[in-house]
Amino acid sequence: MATHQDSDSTAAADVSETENLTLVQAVRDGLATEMERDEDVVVMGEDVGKNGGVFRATEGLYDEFGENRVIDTPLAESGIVGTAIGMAAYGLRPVAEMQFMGFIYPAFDQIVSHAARLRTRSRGRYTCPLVVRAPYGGGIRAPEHHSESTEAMFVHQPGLKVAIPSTPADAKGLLTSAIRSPDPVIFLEPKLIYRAFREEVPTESYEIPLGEAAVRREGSDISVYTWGAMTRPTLEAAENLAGEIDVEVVDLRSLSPLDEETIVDSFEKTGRAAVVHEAPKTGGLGAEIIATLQEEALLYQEAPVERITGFDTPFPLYALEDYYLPEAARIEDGIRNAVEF
Ligand SMILES: Cc1ncc(C[n+]2csc(CCOP(=O)(O)OP(=O)(O)O)c2C)c(N)n1
Repeated sequence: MATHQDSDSTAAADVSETENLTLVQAVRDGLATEMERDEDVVVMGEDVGKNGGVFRATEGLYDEFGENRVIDTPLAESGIVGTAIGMAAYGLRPVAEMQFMGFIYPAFDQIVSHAARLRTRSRGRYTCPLVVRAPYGGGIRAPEHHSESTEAMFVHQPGLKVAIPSTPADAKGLLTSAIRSPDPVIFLEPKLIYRAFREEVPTESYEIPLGEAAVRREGSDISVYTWGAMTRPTLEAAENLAGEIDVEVVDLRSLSPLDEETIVDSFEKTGRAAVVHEAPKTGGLGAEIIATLQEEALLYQEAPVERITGFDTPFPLYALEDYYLPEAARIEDGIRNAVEF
């Protein structure tokens, strides 16, 4: 039986070739690059094969790698992840697609009760190098459970890693790290920005390590922590406030493990903070970030930390979606509150 070693971290040092890709194209590129490099990587899910996936994230992979490595499954998320866990334990590196994060719940038991615990349950004899990919978040006028952001549920489960890219280049690099991780990773793709913009993405294979946040904009007055699709309106708010308030924007990229060092370093510089997330406020990851600041940097704090979030309601239908999701104006108000305290 194959056992998994820790991932080799062969990040490409001098990358010269790039391609101008959207985020979803970068996900596809990340899958293809790893499948070429490692024949243990297999992709599975509803309509990922012949059809190329509901968002086209696996387009062409079936023709390139064949039906044994790009597997169309029944509509049964628990079965998809349960099968993938077995495949991972026995030496493969499955990447399972959930069509929408709202359909991950039938697989929640498999993820939490089995994937997350395999290493500790077997005292390290088995690991579970599984990636579960899911498009998530609002903003595309999708119905009900197609739009929510329940990342905090997975962050709360020890044994899982959770990554969320906000740019095409990050999507490829984080996905590569996720596939090479010896432990399960929930990889959440903000579908609002699947095709919102393009970026030069290295054609070679490269890793962006899980657990490293990115400071997207430097500033000295306030630290704003965000991730995924909220990174763009947060940067927009920061630009709108420039000249009045000097805003630092930290894109977490990895929600578990959290890059506490970057989070705290930024706060020690600014003394004020806001968190922006799509998910409801109560029990959201913003609360964890604030707790971290209290524990690690209380004496630097000059004002209450603002939470600019979705509301504590089920995700609304189309007409109210724009009110539910934080946008630049609401983020600016929150930042002002924290700075004017
Ligand atoms: C639990 C769950 N997972 C995924 C989906 C997304 N989904 C909506 S329709 C569909 C395809 C259904 O195909 P089929 O059962 O063959 O019915 P058809 O619509 O083709 O008649 C999928 C996967 C869903 N609605 N519910």
